[in-house]
Amino acid sequence: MHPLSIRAVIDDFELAPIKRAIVFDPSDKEKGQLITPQIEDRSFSPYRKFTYTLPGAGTVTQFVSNRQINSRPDGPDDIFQQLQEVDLGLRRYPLSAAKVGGTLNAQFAVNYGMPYDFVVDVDSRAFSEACDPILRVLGRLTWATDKAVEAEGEGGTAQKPNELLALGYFEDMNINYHDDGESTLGPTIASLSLGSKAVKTLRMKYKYYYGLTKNTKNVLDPKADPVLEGCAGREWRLKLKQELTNGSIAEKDYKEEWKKRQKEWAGGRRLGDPPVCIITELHHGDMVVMNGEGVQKYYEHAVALEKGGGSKLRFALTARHVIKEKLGNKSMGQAWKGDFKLTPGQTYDGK
Ligand SMILES: O=C(O)CCC(=O)C(=O)O
Repeated sequence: MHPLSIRAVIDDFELAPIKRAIVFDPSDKEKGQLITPQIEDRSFSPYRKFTYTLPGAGTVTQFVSNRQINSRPDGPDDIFQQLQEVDLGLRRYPLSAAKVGGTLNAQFAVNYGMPYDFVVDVDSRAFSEACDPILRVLGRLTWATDKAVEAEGEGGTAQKPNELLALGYFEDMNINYHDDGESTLGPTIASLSLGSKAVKTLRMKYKYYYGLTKNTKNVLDPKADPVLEGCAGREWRLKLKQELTNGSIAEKDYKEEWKKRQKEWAGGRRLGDPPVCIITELHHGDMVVMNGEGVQKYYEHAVALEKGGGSKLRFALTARHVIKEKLGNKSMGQAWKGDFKLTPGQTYDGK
């Protein structure tokens, strides 16, 4: 198979922009739940940086790329081409929790470095077996991870990625709502998009949005309900929780009040999906960093390619920090796969 050039999968207009427009109008009342990012053009120039803050949970930072960055030697255009010229080992894996045995994951996947079991049990290859473009991607994502964490300004240093999952998407493929909140993972997750444009959306999980379990039958334990900004009935929930905490009502009153609210909301039936709070286009060369344990615990994200055959090929390369000490016995034997040392040419300086 001949590799597709970047020009074959994205049009001239997409190749050209220096500053991409934000994809929604924040004054649009219909989209009132959308979070407006903080936009910064200088600090990481030539990248444009979008930061979305999810109060009580963390941040989502997007480093928006452009033609100047993408066309540099060994940059995103070259990596896109080179990833198609080597045998990356991409294949579709059976979903571990599939209703019908043998159902395959939608995307093609390969994992490098520390083992990472998500909805599919993907084999891991050592970084020592990885080709140069994969290690250059790791270099770029290590840069993005560091910069996004530093920007939070709490003096924290990022847990460096030691795992990289490559996903290949063809026309119309998508990845449904999920989180990357496996207990073996550190709090920072960085992805690089290559090739066709995709749209990423993020929303609060049902149980935290409504304060109810998914079948709407049970009320969350108040200690496990953070009553996040943007959740349904927030003021009422905060007040009730406060009354419980300061002892002005008993637990049974708390439950009673919730029962009434459950009835009022939906007569005990499942409510609608929580509204999307972040929507953003992922273009060729863009990097997105989700930072904070709460982003995975309280929110879920999905990524979809354009429908209708417009999208020909997209790679999403995601790097995480797998905590060696938290791996089970089965995986421990493979932990050495996470060791790597990038050469100066594989290390990224943000240009
Ligand atoms: O396709 C993407 O950009 C992200 C993929 C993703 O959500 C994941 O690897 O968990």
